[in-house]
Amino acid sequence: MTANILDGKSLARSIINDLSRRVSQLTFHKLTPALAVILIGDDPASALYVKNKANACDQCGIKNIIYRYNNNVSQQQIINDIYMLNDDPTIHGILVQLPLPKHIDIPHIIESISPRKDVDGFHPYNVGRLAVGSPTHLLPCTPKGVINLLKYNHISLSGANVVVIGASNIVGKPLSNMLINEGATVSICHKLTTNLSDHTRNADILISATGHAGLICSEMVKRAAVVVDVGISRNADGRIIGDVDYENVRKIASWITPVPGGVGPMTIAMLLENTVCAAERLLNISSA
Ligand SMILES: Nc1nc(=O)c2c([nH]1)NC[C@@H]1CN(c3ccc(C(=O)N[C@@H](CCC(=O)O)C(=O)O)cc3)C=[N+]21
Repeated sequence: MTANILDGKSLARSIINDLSRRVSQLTFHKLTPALAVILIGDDPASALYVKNKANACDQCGIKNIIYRYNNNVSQQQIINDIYMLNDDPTIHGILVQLPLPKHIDIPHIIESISPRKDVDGFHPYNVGRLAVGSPTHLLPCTPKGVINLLKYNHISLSGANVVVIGASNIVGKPLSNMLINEGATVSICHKLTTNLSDHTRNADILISATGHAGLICSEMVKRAAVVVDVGISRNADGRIIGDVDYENVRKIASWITPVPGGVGPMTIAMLLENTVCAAERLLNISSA
């Protein structure tokens, strides 16, 4: 038996295709959805991600503007510029590419973004809406991408035992809340978890988001489990690899995400969807 592939790349392509239609509808109403991306410093990985996001925006007609800053830019400068973007009616989404230089306080920056334009879903207002289960327009992109990828492939979440490894604000915590809202039984493991396999071997759905290459080997996976790999590391020749020992785990699992081509492309598709939703809200034609 080999696992079926959770093909994020092709699902992301079809989502972006559908978004093109919603963007045309908006431009018909003289409203071009626009995403502002703030990129600080010269981290090559960040520059590459930002370029990929810009290309995806171009594919479906979303306007994107990249604001570049030196590594030593002051926190106040960034916050002032975010306030300007908050007040700019032609901008619908604001994304501050993470990570940030050490002298900049991430929570402070995130809280200066208008919750209506917070297309990453990181603002405490949007985090809180998710936590209390209120309808939220702007959910964090990677967790939203994971849920969509599972649902599209008819993997049932209600009553499932889901183990999430990684408790970050970007992936693990919001994803756990979304899974709870879908009726899953959720265990959250992290750096201090003892006997990780005791948890993972019970998982119907195992989701790893640590950035620790090769963390998940086949002995840690229950037969016929669904395995979702959110990890990103680079191997010696610079190619990206996930947390999961793919070649061995695919012999055990029923479904598995490849890296690349799994969760990564879904993250970008969800960012575009959030930007379109933020723009649609101004017209009251939201279909999401
Ligand atoms: N404010 C903020 N929001 C983010 O959403 C955010 C961020 N900062 N900082 C960095 C992480 C990382 N991230 C990825 C997006 C797409 C791929 C992606 O498309 N990956 C491709 C491969 C790309 C490659 O080959 O390098 C794939 O998995 O198939 C990966 C990683 C968004 N992030």
